[in-house]
Amino acid sequence: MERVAVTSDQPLLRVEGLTKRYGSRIGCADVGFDLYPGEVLGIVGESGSGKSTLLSCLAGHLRPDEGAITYDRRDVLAMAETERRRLSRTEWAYVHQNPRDGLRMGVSAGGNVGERLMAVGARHYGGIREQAQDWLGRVEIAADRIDDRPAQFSGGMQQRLQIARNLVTGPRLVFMDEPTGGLDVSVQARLLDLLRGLVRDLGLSVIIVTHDLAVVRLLAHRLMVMKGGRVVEQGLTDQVLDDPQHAYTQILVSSVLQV
Ligand SMILES: Nc1ncnc2c1ncn2[C@@H]1O[C@H](COP(=O)(O)OP(=O)(O)OP(=O)(O)O)[C@@H](O)[C@H]1O
Repeated sequence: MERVAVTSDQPLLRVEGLTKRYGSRIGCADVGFDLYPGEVLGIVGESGSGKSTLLSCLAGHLRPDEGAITYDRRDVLAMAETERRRLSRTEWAYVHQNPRDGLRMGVSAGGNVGERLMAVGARHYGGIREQAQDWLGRVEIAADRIDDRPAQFSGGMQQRLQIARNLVTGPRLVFMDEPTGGLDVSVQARLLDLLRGLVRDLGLSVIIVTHDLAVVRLLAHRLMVMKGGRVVEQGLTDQVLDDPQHAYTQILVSSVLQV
């Protein structure tokens, strides 16, 4: 992929020494990185390596035991809960692996997108419906499906709808947890293509957790490899995948090539 991220002097997100324990078990330990505007960071690792724990801590769903998270020069862990929730509704977005976790299944497709606009203050019904219509088009959902409920959609369509619902408010930072997991290979490819276009066009900063190296190869500028809760290697995606330095990354890469 094109490796031109929009650069800026200041990281949008700075993470330092982030640690989360579950009793005596390590969820993630001493994780640190900078994420710049327009940059996509992939986090890979085997099951249990700490990817979900880390993403949950970053997105504010879990409180880390140690460390610091600075977003746009603001100390996220010191923020009042109301302020963090406001960020989650406006400047941040979270795409779940299972679209059911990120959609309201009893509400129409248009409603799913429109209610996010209302949550950030939009009041004009005609304008909201028009923007919802526009976003459904951007995620390749036909205009005549606007009044259908997500349950009437295929898995791929549901995931595209979840993406529209998340992006309609114009977030700057998007957390994605295995967004292509559980989908057929051809559906995955189409979704990845769509995501890549949206990320580029909107200049989004993204943190994407996946166990699929093909996903990070296509989407991520930089890659972080986790094992046992710790970061064992990080760098430019092509560099890490083509010339892995850590023995664990070498196994991860070679096991995929053998498939
Ligand atoms: N709620 C919990 N209570 C206790 N231990 C947990 C909990 N959630 C995760 N862990 C442990 O923390 C470690 C990291 O798990 P985590 O789910 O973050 O890994 P992961 O890389 O996201 O795995 P997967 O790809 O399977 O989701 C594992 O040892 C796991 O058993």
